[in-house]
Amino acid sequence: MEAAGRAVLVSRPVTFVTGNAKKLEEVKAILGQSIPFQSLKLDLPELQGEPEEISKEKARLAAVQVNGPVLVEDTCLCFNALKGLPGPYIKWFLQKIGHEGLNNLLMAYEDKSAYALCAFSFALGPDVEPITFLGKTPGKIVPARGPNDFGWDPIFQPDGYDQTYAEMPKEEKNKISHRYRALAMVKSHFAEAGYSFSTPSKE
Ligand SMILES: O=c1[nH]cnc2c1ncn2[C@@H]1O[C@H](COP(=O)(O)OP(=O)(O)O)[C@@H](O)[C@H]1O
Ligand SMILES: [Mg+2]
Repeated sequence: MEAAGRAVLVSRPVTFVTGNAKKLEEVKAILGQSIPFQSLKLDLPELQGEPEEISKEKARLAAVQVNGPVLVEDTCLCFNALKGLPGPYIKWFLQKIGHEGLNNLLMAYEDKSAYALCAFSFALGPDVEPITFLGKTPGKIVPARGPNDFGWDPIFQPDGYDQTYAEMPKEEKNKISHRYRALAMVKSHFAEAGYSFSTPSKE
């Protein structure tokens, strides 16, 4: 990591808060060794509202619980015909109505375009204001294709591809995904801030 400007000593690895094994797998693959982190499942309340505010508030709560540096992540799937909904509520929509129901929501509209949005927020500790990084990948909603092992991957086809996220090789998804794009900004932030960690990650 190159340190431009003042180096900030961080007393321990960043705690990435998630209970979602698939997210963790992707974050590990994308970050590699670039940021020392460990993962922790915490049940935090999620506010309603705009993705950036939901994410920041989650980071504040997590930093208090962990009492140290935290990274939190939230994912939205936004349909343009529905002015960005289901957005942050995609988890509940997916759970209740599934891939078919999500396709049906767009039946009344010609516009099937959508975007995947990933919000990461990083807080150095409980008394530090979180910083948010947003990554967005445009695409469209299609009838499910491909393995059904991660959320709405089978119904999201990114622009410029014939395959859905689910049909793409993992390495390919991780080069263009909403999560990759947000993490690229997290990585640059870490490089620019020149954080230095006093303990190595056990990962
Ligand atoms: O990259 C992705 N592809 C497909 N589904 C995803 C992706 N990222 C998150 N999801 C799903 O979208 C929803 C997002 O909700 P949230 O970000 O709160 O997830 P979590 O609470 O499981 O961590 C969840 O159902 C999650 O499984
Ligand atoms: Mg969540």
